[in-house]
Amino acid sequence: MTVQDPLVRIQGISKSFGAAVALENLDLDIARGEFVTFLGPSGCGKSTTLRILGGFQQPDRGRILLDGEDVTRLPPEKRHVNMVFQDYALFPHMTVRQNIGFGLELQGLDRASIKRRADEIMSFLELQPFAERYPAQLSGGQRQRVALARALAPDPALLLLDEPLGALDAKLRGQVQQELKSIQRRTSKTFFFVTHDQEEALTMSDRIIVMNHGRVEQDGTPEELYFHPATRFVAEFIGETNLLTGKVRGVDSDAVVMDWCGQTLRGHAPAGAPRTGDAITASIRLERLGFHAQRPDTPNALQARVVGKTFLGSRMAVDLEVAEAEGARLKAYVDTDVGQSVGEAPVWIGWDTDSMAVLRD
Ligand SMILES: Nc1ncnc2c1ncn2[C@@H]1O[C@H](COP(=O)(O)OP(=O)(O)OP(=O)(O)O)[C@@H](O)[C@H]1O
Repeated sequence: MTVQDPLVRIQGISKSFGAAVALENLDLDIARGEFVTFLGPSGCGKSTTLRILGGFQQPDRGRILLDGEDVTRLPPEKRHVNMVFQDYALFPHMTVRQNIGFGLELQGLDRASIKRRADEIMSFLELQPFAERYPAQLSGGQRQRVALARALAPDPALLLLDEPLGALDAKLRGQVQQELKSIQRRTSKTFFFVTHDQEEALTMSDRIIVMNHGRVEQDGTPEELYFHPATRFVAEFIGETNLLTGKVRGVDSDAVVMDWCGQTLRGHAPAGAPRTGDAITASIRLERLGFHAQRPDTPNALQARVVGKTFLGSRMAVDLEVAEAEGARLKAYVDTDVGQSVGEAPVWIGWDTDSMAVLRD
């Protein structure tokens, strides 16, 4: 992704630990004020990138530019960067106010300035009622907010967040996600967030970088990654999907025409479109399959029988067997009333070209 006037430039960063390659030639620009999420499975290199950005680890090769300055060899305290850890790392023997003031003291600020800045940030994050409490006297969500306040107090250019919501239960997590996103918007700070939770990444980010084995698998907005995954890895890692394996029949200006189990389908073409005869895989999200009583006026339409239904509350998961195509199965999410109304008789399924992403693999 091209970024104008980036705050952070990661250039050709590689890092190995013995035989284990953590990062391989990583290039990435991050814009000012962007909420960027590094997403990927365990061991893909997320934390290594974060530690290199923070100055806690040195890369084997490459450099990091922050606001145009090469900071690769600078220690953490000399960078305009701060970090929020998963376990918050709050000092248990210090009050909320003292925890927040700690970084400011290290910066050498005088007492009056520390008090002013701590009050300002506590008021901003609605922490004043807890100012004199100790971490043990706070809920998980409140502790998280104190950790964030402490990291934001010295006004860093870049904030690194290492799975900061990992310790929260599911309900609180959703709430804190919204809160964190809103704080990021209001401060216009650049957030570099690391998670292995795809839902969290989709909810919060302006941009997601999907990592796999130390390399960037895809870089884009949440919508781009969800609806137009570039690879099978991204299609499967983010959300649920149907993967259709077939052959290219032809390529025109806006679509790849493919054969799947004797059906002709049209999908969104990836960069560097495949050639006629190539074996390919396409991804279609479950909720993008529409049900119709008659043949729909869509580029992709086929008849199918419902062979299974699962009630999920507001929607149903429906298993489909495509008529006249043995072994061709699809799964769809439909509104519960639609799911309940379909019976034994074949139904028409339709979707448009843009909903089906032809993958690069
Ligand atoms: N200090 C270290 N010593 C040896 N190997 C390491 C070290 N740190 C990371 N690695 C290895 O480098 C690779 C990337 O690790 P990293 O911690 O960056 O992954 P991650 O994506 O953050 O994973 P997780 O989600 O589990 O934290 C892994 O194979 C890991 O085992």
